[in-house]
Amino acid sequence: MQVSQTRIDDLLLIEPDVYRDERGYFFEHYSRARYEALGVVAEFVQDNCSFSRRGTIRGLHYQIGAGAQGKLTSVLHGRVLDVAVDVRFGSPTFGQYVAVELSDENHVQFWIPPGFAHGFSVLSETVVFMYKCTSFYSKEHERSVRFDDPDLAIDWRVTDPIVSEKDLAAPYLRSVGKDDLFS
Ligand SMILES: Cc1cn([C@H]2C[C@H](O)[C@@H](COP(=O)(O)OP(=O)(O)O[C@H]3O[C@@H](C)C(=O)[C@@H](O)[C@H]3O)O2)c(=O)[nH]c1=O
Repeated sequence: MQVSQTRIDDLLLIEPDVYRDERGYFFEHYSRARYEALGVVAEFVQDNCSFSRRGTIRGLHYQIGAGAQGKLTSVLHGRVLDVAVDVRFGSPTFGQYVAVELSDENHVQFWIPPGFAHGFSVLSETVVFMYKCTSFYSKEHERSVRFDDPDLAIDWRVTDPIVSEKDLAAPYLRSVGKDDLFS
């Protein structure tokens, strides 16, 4: 099992040990002691699963205040570009992002602590995306940033994306007030 840093210190990539044989493969998707030893110290209270079609973009989403969420993201089937954007007010890397490919071939997981907006694009025909969260879903605390914010300039690697009406109504990061950022 390996953990690697990304260009933003707090964002970690985790590669579980995968045991393959003639039947297929096995790996521990999460094990508290192992993950804590790697630096993912978190109490997960909710697991989410979504299914999406090729070209879908979900995000960018985060929760503020008492609803702040860390997320341990993964792909059970298919391939995505998973993106975390620093929305911590005053952070030296505010507005910067890390993008990583997660798939059912590399089994990589992405640890995104509170303070980052999260989204992903679907690079395969379909995707089953699964993530653990450190806080419950709270509509009241939920905030979003436009996936195609020109200041972020994220290359999602999809054309004509499928995006929810809610996500199309999201603001650009530059117009989000301090109270709606993570602090
Ligand atoms: C996120 C969430 C949504 N819902 C409901 C609200 C709504 O009716 C329906 C679909 O919600 P959304 O359109 O917000 O789903 P989605 O766009 O997939 O939202 C998710 O996007 C990714 C990128 C994240 O990082 C997640 O935290 C979450 O915000 O599911 C819950 O009941 N619990 C949850 O935890």
